[in-house]
Amino acid sequence: MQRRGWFITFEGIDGAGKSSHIEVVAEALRREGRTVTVTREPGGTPLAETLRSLLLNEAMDALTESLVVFAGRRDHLRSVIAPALVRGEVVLCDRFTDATFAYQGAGRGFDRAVLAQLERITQSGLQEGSDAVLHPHLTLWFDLAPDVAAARLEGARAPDRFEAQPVEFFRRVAQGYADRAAADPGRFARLDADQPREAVRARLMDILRGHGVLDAAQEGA
Ligand SMILES: Nc1ncnc2c1ncn2[C@@H]1O[C@H](COP(=O)(O)OP(=O)(O)O)[C@@H](O)[C@H]1O
Ligand SMILES: Cc1cn([C@H]2C[C@H](O)[C@@H](COP(=O)(O)OP(=O)(O)O)O2)c(=O)[nH]c1=O
Repeated sequence: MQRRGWFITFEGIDGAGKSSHIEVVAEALRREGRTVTVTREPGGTPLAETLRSLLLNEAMDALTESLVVFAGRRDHLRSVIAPALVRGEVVLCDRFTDATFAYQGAGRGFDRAVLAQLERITQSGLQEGSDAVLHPHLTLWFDLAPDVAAARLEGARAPDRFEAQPVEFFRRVAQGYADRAAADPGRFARLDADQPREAVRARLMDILRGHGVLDAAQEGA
């Protein structure tokens, strides 16, 4: 895919604080005149949102989970993400394929080589005449100890099928994210999420300025 827009993903275990910051980033970009699409996975299209509610509520094995998330992802990429990037927009996506490696791969123990094949198939063939695999340009990784995340979520919202997992599951998921970050350090930017919201936000803005997503001249955005 020809690089015109920015594809930025937000990742981390449940309760790490990703969702709290996406709109803040979107607003900062809009103030600079960028057109921003805020979306999420699982979900982002009517079909993928239907698959999301199945994934979060129905018991299924790890292969079925993986196929469901990649099926939704394919629809999301074709209908929303790839067209927005071709228009030169910024796409902010709450979770993407790193979550599949972390949750289905590390958390549920599913074969990561199979996930890598599904990733390649699902994320290519998005532009006629090109077999390029589309990956996020930047991944903001909210890194938080699983016990701190669990304490934040306690009583905050009704847990879904994943949030109801024991803290050991989230230790594996957190390690899954650390492995993905180590394998692709140029794409991942780590944030220490065990900080007050304002400190996390300031670090987020620094990263975005450092990568040229936000205008470096606009301090205090
Ligand atoms: N820096 C922070 N310090 C303390 N609590 C936070 C912080 N960021 C978010 N929270 C709270 O933690 C909970 C999970 O945050 P959320 O943004 O929904 O996380 P995620 O999207 O990563 O699951 C929410 O109740 C939110 O208000
Ligand atoms: C994208 C993705 C999410 N998930 C899980 C992680 C989350 O527990 C759940 C929903 O993600 P999320 O939208 O972050 O949940 P919430 O809105 O409750 O914060 O789906 C996977 O297991 N695999 C995936 O590929």
